[in-house]
Amino acid sequence: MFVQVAPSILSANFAALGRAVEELTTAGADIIHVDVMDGRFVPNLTIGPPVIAAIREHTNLPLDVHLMIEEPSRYISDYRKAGADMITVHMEACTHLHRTITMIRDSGAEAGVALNPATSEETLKYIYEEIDLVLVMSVNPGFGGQSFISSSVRKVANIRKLLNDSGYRSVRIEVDGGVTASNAPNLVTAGAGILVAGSSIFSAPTLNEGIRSLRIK
Ligand SMILES: O=C(CO)[C@@H](O)[C@H](O)COP(=O)(O)O
Ligand SMILES: [Co+2]
Repeated sequence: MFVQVAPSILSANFAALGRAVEELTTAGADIIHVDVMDGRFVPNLTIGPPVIAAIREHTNLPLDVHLMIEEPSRYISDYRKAGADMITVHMEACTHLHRTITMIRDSGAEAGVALNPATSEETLKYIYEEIDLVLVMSVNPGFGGQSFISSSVRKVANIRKLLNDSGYRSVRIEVDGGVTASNAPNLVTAGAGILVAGSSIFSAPTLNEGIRSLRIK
C-alpha cells in the first residue's frame, strides 16, 4: 500500500539542520516535516520562518510545516514566504478555523488541520471541502520521542470513512507522534497516507533503513 514518509527534523541535530535535510532527501524521504512550537500552545519552543527559509535551500522536497502555535493566522504568509508547501494548523488553536485554512490555500500552500488526541473527528465536518489533509496527532503535541496512543488507529479509520462517505477521497490523512515500524502497517491499513516520524527514523542504524521500515510492502 502506498504511503509517504515525512521525517520530522525535531529529532535532527539543530546545529546542522541543512545537512540533516540533505541527508534525509538522499535517504528517500518524500516530505520534510517541520515542527513549529511557540511555548504557549505547547510547552516547548522550536524554530520560525528564518530557519525554515534557511533549510529551504537544502532540499527540493515539500516542506510540511506543522504549526503548534496560538493565532496561526497571523503568520501564514511568513511561513509561506519562507518556503512552506504544506501548512497545518491546530483545530484547538483556531477560533476562526475556516478563515485560517482559506488563508493557507489562498497563499498557494496545501492546507492541513491537526487534531489533538482528545479532539473528536466530528469537528472536521464543515471544513472537508477546504482542506488538503488531516493531521492526526498520535501523541500530545510538544515533544518528540513519546509513546504512540493506540486509539489513534481507530480515529484514522473513522476519519477515512467520514471523508470517503462525504466524497472527499483525495483529502489525505497524516499521522504524527510515536510512529514506528510496528504501528505503521495498522495506520496505513486504517487509511493513513503520510507517516511522520522523528525518533524512529533518527534512531535507526541509517536514515534510509528508518524511512524504509515505515513503508508498507
Ligand atoms: O509534532 C510533533 C510533536 O509535537 C512531532 O512531529 C514529533 O516530532 C514526532 O516525533 P516522534 O514522536 O516521531 O519522535
Ligand atoms: Co509534527
